[in-house]
Amino acid sequence: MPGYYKRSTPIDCQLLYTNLTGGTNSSETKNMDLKVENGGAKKGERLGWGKSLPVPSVQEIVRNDFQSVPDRYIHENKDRELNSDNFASSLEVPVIDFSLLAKGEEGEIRKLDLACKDWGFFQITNHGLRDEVLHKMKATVAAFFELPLEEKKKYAKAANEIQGYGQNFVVSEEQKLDWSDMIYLITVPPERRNFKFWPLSLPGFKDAIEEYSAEVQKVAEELYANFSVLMGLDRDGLKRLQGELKQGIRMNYYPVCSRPDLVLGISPHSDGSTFTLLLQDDEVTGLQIKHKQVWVPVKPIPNSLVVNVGDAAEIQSNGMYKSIEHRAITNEEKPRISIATFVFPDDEQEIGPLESMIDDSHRPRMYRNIKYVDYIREKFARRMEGKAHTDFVKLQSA
Ligand SMILES: O=C(O)CCC(=O)C(=O)O
Ligand SMILES: [Fe+2]
Repeated sequence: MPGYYKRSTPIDCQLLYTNLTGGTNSSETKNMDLKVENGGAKKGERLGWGKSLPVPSVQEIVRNDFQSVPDRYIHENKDRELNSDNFASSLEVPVIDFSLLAKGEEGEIRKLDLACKDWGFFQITNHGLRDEVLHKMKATVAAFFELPLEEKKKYAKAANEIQGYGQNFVVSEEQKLDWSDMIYLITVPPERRNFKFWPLSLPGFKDAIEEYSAEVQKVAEELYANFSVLMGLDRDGLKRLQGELKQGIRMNYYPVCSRPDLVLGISPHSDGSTFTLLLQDDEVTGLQIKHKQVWVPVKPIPNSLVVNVGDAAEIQSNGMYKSIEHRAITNEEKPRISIATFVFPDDEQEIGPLESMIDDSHRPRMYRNIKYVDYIREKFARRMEGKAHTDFVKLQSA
């Protein structure tokens, strides 16, 4: 492909972290070795969810040379196909009025049920998060990514951690990389916050995250209560059976790209969460979801949140609700930021299809039970590859 893309400038100095030790195959990752010295788990400490190889900052690659698209970012044709035709582009994911849901309006609850069955994705309006909270959150995330690389590297992921600045799901040196940088932080329960990865010297960052995290958790809990009712339990049923929702926030930065047709902002995947609430850029469309085999763009509705069913809810609902594959694409004109809040069960919680969702003649059990931490470690031990990471919990009937 002469002339289209150049090899990047030397990137060793841009690696987001360097304290990598040990191998990266999935069995090793699952065993979570305790050998890692720098930033790793110490004896007796809670073990992590996984690890990921160090990668360069894409934002820095673009800062150095806008034209550069290194080979490692050029995805196979089949993975980046843009079969998002006019028809797909005209489709819209359902929109739910959250205030009606919170009032218990039957019609809106039915809409939620259908949205989770047919789409696995919907947007919510009137969610109660003040515009000011959303703006502060977006501004603080933008300010973080604008910091010099040297500063951001202070919050870099450790080798066997998934929290911090860098990238996750990179498990081999050969694997194609995505055109994005991210910082991931566990936010709920507060005692699981690891401030080592929080840019506390950035004015306003901690306040903005804490305020947003608390507000978005309220929305998540109301949705959880609704899911509970839809799955045949009372409003607190899921919480009683599966415990309180934990929370992590993944902030994604997608730099502009001179060849958006060659790269992916984030590879097709489904989320390992119970569900995810995404705050996306109001102006730049990037998220696409796989709906009936075509990629449908999720056009931003200003100040709304995009919600999707995660793998844990798909499993609990015995496949009734779908954790849909999605991806993000990039563009030449504008960088894009998205903020994904994942809510999920406790590590020690066993997840599996609820009794109320199993019906031997019509909907036999589709997934086996599994401890959540074992599920999520399997996800983090692999590259993002659609729904391949969910196969190991599927039963024959699935
Ligand atoms: O940026 C987006 O729209 C999608 C982000 C996403 O899917 C994720 O962080 O899991
Ligand atoms: Fe996602």
